[in-house]
Amino acid sequence: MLRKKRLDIYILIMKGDYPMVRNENLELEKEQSRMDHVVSVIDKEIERLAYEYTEKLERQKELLKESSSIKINNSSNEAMWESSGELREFEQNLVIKSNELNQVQNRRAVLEKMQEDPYFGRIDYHNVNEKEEEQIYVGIGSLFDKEENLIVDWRAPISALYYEGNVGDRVKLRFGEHIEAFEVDLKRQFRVRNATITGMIDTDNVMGDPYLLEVLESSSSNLMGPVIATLQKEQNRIVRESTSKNVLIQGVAGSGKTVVMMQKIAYLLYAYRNFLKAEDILLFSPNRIFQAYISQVLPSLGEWDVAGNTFSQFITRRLPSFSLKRSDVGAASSYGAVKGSLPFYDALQRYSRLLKKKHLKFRDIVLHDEVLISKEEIEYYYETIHSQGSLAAKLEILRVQLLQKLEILKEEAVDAEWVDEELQHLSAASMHQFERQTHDITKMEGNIRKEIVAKAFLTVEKKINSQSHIRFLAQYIHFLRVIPQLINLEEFNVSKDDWQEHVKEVVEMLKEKEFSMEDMTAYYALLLQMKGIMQQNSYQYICIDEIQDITPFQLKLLKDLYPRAKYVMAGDLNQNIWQNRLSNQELHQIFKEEEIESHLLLTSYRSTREIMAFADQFASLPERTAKPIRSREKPAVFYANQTDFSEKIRQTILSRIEKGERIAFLSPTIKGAESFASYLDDWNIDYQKIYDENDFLNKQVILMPISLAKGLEFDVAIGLGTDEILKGLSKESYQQIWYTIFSRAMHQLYLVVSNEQTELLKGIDPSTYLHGQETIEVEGGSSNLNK
Ligand SMILES: Nc1ncnc2c1ncn2[C@@H]1O[C@H](COP(=O)(O)OP(=O)(O)OP(=O)(O)O)[C@@H](O)[C@H]1O
Repeated sequence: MLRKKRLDIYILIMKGDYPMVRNENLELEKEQSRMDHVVSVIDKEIERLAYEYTEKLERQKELLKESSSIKINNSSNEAMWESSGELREFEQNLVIKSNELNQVQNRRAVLEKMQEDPYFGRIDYHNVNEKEEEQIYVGIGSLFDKEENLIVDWRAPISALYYEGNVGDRVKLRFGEHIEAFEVDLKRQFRVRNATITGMIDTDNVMGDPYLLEVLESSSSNLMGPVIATLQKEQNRIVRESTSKNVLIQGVAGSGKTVVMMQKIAYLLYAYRNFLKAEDILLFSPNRIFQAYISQVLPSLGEWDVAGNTFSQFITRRLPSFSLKRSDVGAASSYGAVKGSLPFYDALQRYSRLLKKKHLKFRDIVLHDEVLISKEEIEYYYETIHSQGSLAAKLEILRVQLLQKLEILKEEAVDAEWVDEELQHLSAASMHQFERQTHDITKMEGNIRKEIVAKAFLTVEKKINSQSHIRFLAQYIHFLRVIPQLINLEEFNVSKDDWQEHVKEVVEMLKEKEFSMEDMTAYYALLLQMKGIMQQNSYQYICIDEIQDITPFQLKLLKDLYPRAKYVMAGDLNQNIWQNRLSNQELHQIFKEEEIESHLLLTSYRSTREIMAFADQFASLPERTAKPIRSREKPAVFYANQTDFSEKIRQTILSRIEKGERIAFLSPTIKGAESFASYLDDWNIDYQKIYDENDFLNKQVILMPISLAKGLEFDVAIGLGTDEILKGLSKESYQQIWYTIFSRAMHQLYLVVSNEQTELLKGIDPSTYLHGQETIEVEGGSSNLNK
């Protein structure tokens, strides 16, 4: 492993109120030599695990070989029973062994991270009743050397002292049933690179602030980093404490909602490790770009196996034969609002109940182009079933009845002409097979006929089992058509005629097997009603980031599918860029009387005071004004109608590129982004267009719509708000869209508008921004942290 030479060690000298480490050099030497020792223990442990892994792998291979030699013995019932039991045991053994292999790999991965950065903090403390001083070092995983506890996992109960306690404070911690009080005597933070301490500070009362500012001042990256070392008290509490089954983490943009949610997942996996596994957690994020962005966070916290999902992945995986038509924010329609709403979900339930009586759409059951059971006949069977159960239960009875009917038809079919025909074309080999069974010609022909019929009817049987006698798509279209009788469309500002026109468009899309996200979700929900909703216990936790991006319909569907799971949700209703997505009231409606523990984070860690002061004027909830902790330059507005516009903005961007900053041109819509692309082409800037969530950010300069930049951050964000771009946008969507765009900027925000009369800046305090064309020098580097 690469180790840095001791020469470049330095102690972080903090100005102002932050106490330095006393006897720096001596202390530093001691700490470094401890760290060297710890790393040597880690090295040895990695070696040991590598050996253990190879051994386990070999054993696994042997087991696999052995299992292939086990055959089911069907000589007698007992023998068959015994041999299949043996096989099952083998399979279970294999699963256990491969889980063990995974655990070894995961532990190795944690240790490899710890080789570079073994721990980030030290706490000296004493139990108030005992006075004897103890010491812990806190890192992403625990490490023991014989009996000695070298590193304590940041999630261990005692590690809460690092986040909760200031020197001299009494901190009460809960250990299972009992509570103990501790006093913190020393809190030391380390900055470590390649196992070398490059900075060290003893913090007195302002936990982590010097490090925090240093971390926040650094440049952004394509991947989100972990923040365990600087997690703040208010964040730590949400991570560790939940008295309620469901948790809602709300907060201003950049307040660490995602960070806290990820940290909470890692914490839960640690705290409940005997009951909770990574596969018990279903994690949703708004799009795949965001998913890629946060993909490193859990591994950096010591957890590897939690898989992320977007809601569209969740649905499309369940309906693989359809494709999803993505929509632009600008195209967000009132129809989408109807279909994403709770009244629509409710309408679907009522419609399903109605289907128990009538309107079910059946198709003929056919064999060789001949109708075996006509749709009228199926309808008749359906009507004569008197079931008290659900729609799905009634359809299940129908399925069984159709199979029974099929049996009768099978018997009748034995003498059918098509069977005569197939009989004549039977191969000699098949004939011989039948001959072996019996020499009685009549019996043999009977057997052959039965076999031919059984084979032909097998496909029909399969179709009945998969309920393809029901025209599910036609049923969905019918549901859409009767919506005006089930919902008051006026509440959504949609006329009945417009709705029916819209249904025609859906029919056209369906001819191409294409669905909008809302339709696909509703179609899936209808299928569940018809096939049985199958409540699932497969997940213990459902974690949803950017909850405001999910529709009430989608959340209700999840809640009905996983009613017993605990929900951890993070989001910001101010960033609801898709109109008519989830509101607080709807959230509570969905969870009914279930308690939701709600948290509100107001400190903004991402953006500067100046950026948030500007952005907050676009937000709809003034009582939730952000409290940023850093200062830099004010946002600057560029006017596209001015002659020097192009040159000035180009110079500005180029100089920021030179500094290595990540820059995003953000438009409300894809169309808007595309309309700006020609400028970037003219300026000869090397940039990447991101119009699809399957793309990944891999350039320094990005052009993208805000829907795909949800949750992301950039050193510099440039909001694109020319009149042409504003044209397609509804006024109601303004607030959230612009707030979200502006709050993507960490250090500097620019805005491009058509001219000084722009609609966008009406009512915005002019002292909160500069005129871009007048700010020729790009300030960038100067930061006055402690303003
Ligand atoms: N305690 C902390 N220490 C260091 N950095 C932090 C801390 N909390 C948050 N951050 C940083 O602040 C930025 C914003 O965090 P995050 O993305 O979690 O916020 P958010 O509230 O989810 O934002 P959005 O509302 O835009 O989705 C990230 O760069 C994150 O690493």
